[in-house]
Amino acid sequence: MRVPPGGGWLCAVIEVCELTKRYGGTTALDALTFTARPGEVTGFLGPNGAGKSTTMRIILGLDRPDAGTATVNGAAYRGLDRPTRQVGAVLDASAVAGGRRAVDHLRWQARAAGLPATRVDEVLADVGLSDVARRRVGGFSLGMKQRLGIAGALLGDPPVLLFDEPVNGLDPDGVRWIRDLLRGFAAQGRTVLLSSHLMSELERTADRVVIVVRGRVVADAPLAALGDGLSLEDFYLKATT
Ligand SMILES: Nc1ncnc2c1ncn2[C@@H]1O[C@H](COP(=O)(O)OP(=O)(O)OP(=O)(O)O)[C@@H](O)[C@H]1O
Repeated sequence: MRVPPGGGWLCAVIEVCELTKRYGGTTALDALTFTARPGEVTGFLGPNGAGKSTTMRIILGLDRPDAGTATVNGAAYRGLDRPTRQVGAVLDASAVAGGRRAVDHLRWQARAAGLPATRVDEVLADVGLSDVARRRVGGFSLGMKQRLGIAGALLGDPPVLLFDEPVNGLDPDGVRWIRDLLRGFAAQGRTVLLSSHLMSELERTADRVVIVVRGRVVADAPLAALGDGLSLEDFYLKATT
């Protein structure tokens, strides 16, 4: 993986401010506010339907808020200069065309984003897929698809990375691999936003946790400050009930 470009990553925050989103009569986000900072994995936690994926989609410019802002490095996604160099994401790693070879999938992604094809071999190596690069994605296991999704997110070597439930369905080796990778990203100074339902996994991976219920933040704290003997699960249940 590359060394961070001089200094710029220190400003690479995700700022979500008073974000509100309604779908018909459903309020998915209700003035949601939090910040994800560089050098940290921010765990994004909440019950089903709390608004986590909606928040990520809005940060990535895939959906529009009714009110409030979501910015990366101070700009909304649609206003970012060369956005794939600033933010990468894996929302649903299984949503990839199975007929393509892994290397072709990444070449297509790189071309669409105006990124050099030389990055493809680099990111394949970063995620440990070099040996299967010429295999068709349809034959990939879930863990391999997750790696391929991460490779795509890394093409632009962005300082900000978003992952929506990346370890769901993975075996213990895959879970540990993702954990080490995300910790490594944070150690490099990247900003990592990670949504997960898996409390014990978040406890091992995140530096701080933002808990959202019905589109509102009910807790936002460093894991180290949860309190004596309080597990993340205890903290979560206290915050959400
Ligand atoms: N495109 C949509 N159309 C209508 N309602 C939607 C849409 N997307 C999300 N919602 C609703 O918005 C709310 C928040 O959904 P969202 O998927 O963001 O929650 P989540 O926290 O990611 O849930 P999960 O943990 O189950 O993935 C839910 O009530 C959901 O039904």
